[in-house]
Amino acid sequence: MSVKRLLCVSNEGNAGVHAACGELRGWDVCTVDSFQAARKVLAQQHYAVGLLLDGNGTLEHDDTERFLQQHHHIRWIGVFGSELLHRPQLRQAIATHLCDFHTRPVDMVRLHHSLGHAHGMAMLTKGTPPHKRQAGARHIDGQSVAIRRLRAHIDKIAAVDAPVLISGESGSGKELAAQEIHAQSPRAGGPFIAINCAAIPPSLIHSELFGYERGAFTGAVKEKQGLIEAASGGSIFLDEIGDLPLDLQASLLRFLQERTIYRVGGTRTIAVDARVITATHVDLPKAVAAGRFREDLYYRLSVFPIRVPPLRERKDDLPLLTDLIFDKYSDEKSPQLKGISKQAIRAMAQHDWPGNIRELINRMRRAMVLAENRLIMPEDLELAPQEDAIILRDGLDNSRGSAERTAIWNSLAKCGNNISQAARELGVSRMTLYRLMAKHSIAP
Ligand SMILES: Nc1ncnc2c1ncn2[C@@H]1O[C@H](COP(=O)(O)OP(=O)(O)OP(=O)(O)O)[C@@H](O)[C@H]1O
Repeated sequence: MSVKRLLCVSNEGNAGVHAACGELRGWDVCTVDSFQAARKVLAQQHYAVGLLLDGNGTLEHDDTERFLQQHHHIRWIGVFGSELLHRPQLRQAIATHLCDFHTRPVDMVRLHHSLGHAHGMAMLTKGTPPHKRQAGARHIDGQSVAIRRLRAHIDKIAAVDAPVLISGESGSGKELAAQEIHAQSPRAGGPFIAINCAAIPPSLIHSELFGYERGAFTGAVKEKQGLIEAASGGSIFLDEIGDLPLDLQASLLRFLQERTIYRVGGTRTIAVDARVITATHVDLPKAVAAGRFREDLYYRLSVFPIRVPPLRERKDDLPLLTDLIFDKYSDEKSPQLKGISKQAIRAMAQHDWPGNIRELINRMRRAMVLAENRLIMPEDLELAPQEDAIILRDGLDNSRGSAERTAIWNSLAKCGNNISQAARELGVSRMTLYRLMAKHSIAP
């Protein structure tokens, strides 16, 4: 029989759990006294059932809501002081996130019953193919309308074995969406192979994708399987598909039509059963109109088009995402750092995030290492404090300086600190950019 494990988040510690719920026989209980501690435990271990215990109303509402949203896969049971149930926010959180709740004094028989019921329901859904996750697969986090819609879309198309074309800006999560489609699909047990078509030199991409036979070219001393063949039984993810050379577009089209490939230098056809998922950050219909992308291939690939929204269209997710990043990289942070300031959250909400989630991760990681206070401030994230505040406080000259500094920070972040690229984007020479960076004390 499998051990029934229970994560108990209690602001009254172990003794409080014992006083309220008795022995909880038959459960292997891990008790933590804060959401931060719970996040650490959950980063290491999976729990199907959780108990949330708040006898005195000290669980701050925003944090409770955020934590429950973030861990919505767990079946939560609540135990609260009956007087707390008058609070509309708590009632709302219970209705939205909990499977069941109890008031004190707890009826032990009913508590055991609801915990057992939650566990039983969790076991029923565990291991059914649509929800089975590939080891190491990650989640698309977020609760904004845009992300919920994306997840619902993914759930539907994952079950259908047809090509998917994912569009979206750089760093918005296209590869993550592809992984999620694979992980939710009946192919989840097979390989997921990702390849960036823009990163492989055109001279190598044919043999990388399709493999080669012995003697196909000088140096081909042994036959080699290509990536499409290696994805058989699973999915192949072709990122930056717009950069695939035209001759290879023809080979890919043949594969999509006939489900067979030829290796380079080969004459025999090889049957391959792989689902093709592609992504692009360029406008493929425009590339088709310009003659850079085959129209017939475009229609084959875009049976199910998906758009991953840029971060600026789902800013509601910023608090949740920053919390997740804070937890994920907390081992790297400076010891005195405890969290993110309200000013930083406001500055993030104002920023447009041209580099999307990747930019958010980079800014947060840098800030977590370099911040010198207890809370991350806008300047640690290399973001300007709210513009209105600057103008009112600092007058025009300083506001100009501040805007200049922000533009430089933003460009450098977007271009991965590549000075030449950032200078081009800002419309100044490299020398001018170096001078401005020195003026604003921005390290290269
Ligand atoms: N919703 C999300 N929740 C958590 N992490 C995310 C989310 N979306 C993206 N990420 C993270 O952001 C980073 C960039 O995502 P990803 O590589 O999927 O973007 P992309 O659109 O494929 O980028 P590119 O176009 O540059 O290839 C990754 O570290 C990914 O794990």
